[in-house]
Amino acid sequence: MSTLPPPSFESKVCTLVELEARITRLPRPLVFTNGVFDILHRGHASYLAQARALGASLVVGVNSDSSVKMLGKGDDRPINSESDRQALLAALESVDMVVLFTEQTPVNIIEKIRPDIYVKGGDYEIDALAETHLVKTWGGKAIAIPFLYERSTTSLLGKIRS
Ligand SMILES: Nc1ncnc2c1ncn2[C@@H]1O[C@H](COP(=O)(O)OP(=O)(O)OP(=O)(O)O)[C@@H](O)[C@H]1O
Ligand SMILES: O=P(O)(O)O[C@@H]1O[C@H]([C@H](O)CO)[C@@H](O)[C@H](O)[C@@H]1O
Repeated sequence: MSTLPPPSFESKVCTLVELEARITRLPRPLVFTNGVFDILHRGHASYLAQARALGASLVVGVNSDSSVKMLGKGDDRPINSESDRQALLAALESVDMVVLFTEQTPVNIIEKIRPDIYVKGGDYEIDALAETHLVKTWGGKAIAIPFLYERSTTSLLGKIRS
């Protein structure tokens, strides 16, 4: 019986050190976004496709399991492990690279890769974010993408549990 190689999308998951080495090969404008992406849903898929369409490549920063605990989403969160959340995002056509972060915010990654565009969903006041102020220091832009579909991990969990 032959052993199949791992799916090629797994290679999109990298460390910050690897990302810094690969970043010059990603076409610009470079878009960066971040989040927990605990139970992936249609809202996420649409959001990431729209984010990618704002530039020529998209890097996604994913909260580590320990950093999710800092966000107050609940003691039982995340439901999916950091490794699974990264792999699912990497499997999306719109996503070029996936990198984990362990801090409360992704500002360290942003400082290292200096994206041209920072994106969050319409659930955020984009001008109030530290990430926005940071990208503007090198002439980058920050863009909030309005929700096309009202979906959330929290509401999906509510349905499952009720
Ligand atoms: N329905 C949606 N449509 C568009 N963008 C979304 C939607 N839900 C979340 N986003 C965006 O996706 C990113 C990750 O969001 P997040 O993981 O918080 O999703 P969520 O489903 O709202 O999760 P939770 O219910 O745990 O807060 C964020 O940048 C957020 O703005
Ligand atoms: O999935 P979420 O909860 O939308 O992602 C969070 O976004 C925060 C945002 O960038 C404001 O700083 C971030 O700080 C947090 O770590 C999550 O990624």
